[in-house]
Amino acid sequence: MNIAARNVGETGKAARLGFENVVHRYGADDVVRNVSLTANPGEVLCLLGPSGSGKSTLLRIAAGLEVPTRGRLLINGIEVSGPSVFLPPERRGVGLMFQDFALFPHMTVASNVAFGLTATPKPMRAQVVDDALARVGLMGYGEKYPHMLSGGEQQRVALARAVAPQPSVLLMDEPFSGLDSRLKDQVRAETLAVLRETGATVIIVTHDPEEAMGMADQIALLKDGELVQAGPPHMLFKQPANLFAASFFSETNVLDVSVEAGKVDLPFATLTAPAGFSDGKATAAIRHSDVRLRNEGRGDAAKAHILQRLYLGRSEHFVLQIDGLIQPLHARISAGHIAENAESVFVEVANTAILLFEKRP
Ligand SMILES: Nc1ncnc2c1ncn2[C@@H]1O[C@H](COP(=O)(O)OP(=O)(O)OP(=O)(O)O)[C@@H](O)[C@H]1O
Repeated sequence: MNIAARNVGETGKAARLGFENVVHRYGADDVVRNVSLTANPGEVLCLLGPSGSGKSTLLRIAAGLEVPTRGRLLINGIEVSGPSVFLPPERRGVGLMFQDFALFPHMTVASNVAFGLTATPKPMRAQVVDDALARVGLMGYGEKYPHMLSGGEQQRVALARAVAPQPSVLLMDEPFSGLDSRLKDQVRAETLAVLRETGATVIIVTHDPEEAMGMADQIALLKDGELVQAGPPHMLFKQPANLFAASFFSETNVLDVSVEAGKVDLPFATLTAPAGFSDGKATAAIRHSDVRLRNEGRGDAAKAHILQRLYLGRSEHFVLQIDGLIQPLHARISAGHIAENAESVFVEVANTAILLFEKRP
């Protein structure tokens, strides 16, 4: 098949995009290390990870702005980047949206949106632009210039421009990071609705775990260029592959524990280690928000001395000292449950909220 002759991603039809053993090197540094990952048709895949974990590099490889050092990129099963193939960005049927929106300041909103419509016959372009603007709630904004719009409106113009050509894959690099935090939630929800309506496969780069949780069908968690874990948000939250994944999504207590005869004794719980878990030193991870506090003790509750208590409006943060636990335990609970003058509390943690990891030598 002569793939250079046409787009591999068909206009208006969601594509499958696969990274296969992708390695990317800048100078002597491997910044993407053997990543294999698939974005399924119509799914929102979030590439999540701390700064420098290789998210943007993967997105740029998908876009065709970067050639991988090793491995292959497939769109609908067709190799578009690999040892002997490189299909330029314009032939991949992918759309791009960057964090700074990259609108042309000297062009009207309508001209900005029309910019990517080179494949649309000229007489149809005005209608496509109008439809795209209507879709993002900016009907009648066509003759304005970007500087006349708010940050949220500029983001919507950028979104309209990205979806207007009906890409089969839409690639978005930190699309909300330029927005005021008060605006973010609303713009995210609106964007997600537009993305669902277009039905395209979407890959979003973000370093914000909550953003990924709220938007993704699949999250790919990256660290130092490696894929740590990929799966639906609930899976990454409930069954994190390692301690990094466990603590990436929320503030977590990391406790040194020991496993003896397959059991771990904590002051507030006795755990059975999973099958195949070795005896010896291990790590227990407990999210701050999974620690329950009461004024009165009951059942397995352990008494704790309050070392520190911070009011945070709707919630309160406690730092607690518990007999039998070397490290202090942190708890985040909704405000108003613990007596104002309390010096001690009772701690409960459900066994299912305690994640156990073997210590790597
Ligand atoms: N053009 C380049 N030349 C050399 N090194 C680069 C280049 N682009 C990125 N890097 C390095 O590659 C690594 C991965 O960068 P990348 O931008 O992919 O990470 P990221 O996870 O998107 O980070 P951020 O969230 O900070 O954007 C970083 O260490 C970065 O410094």
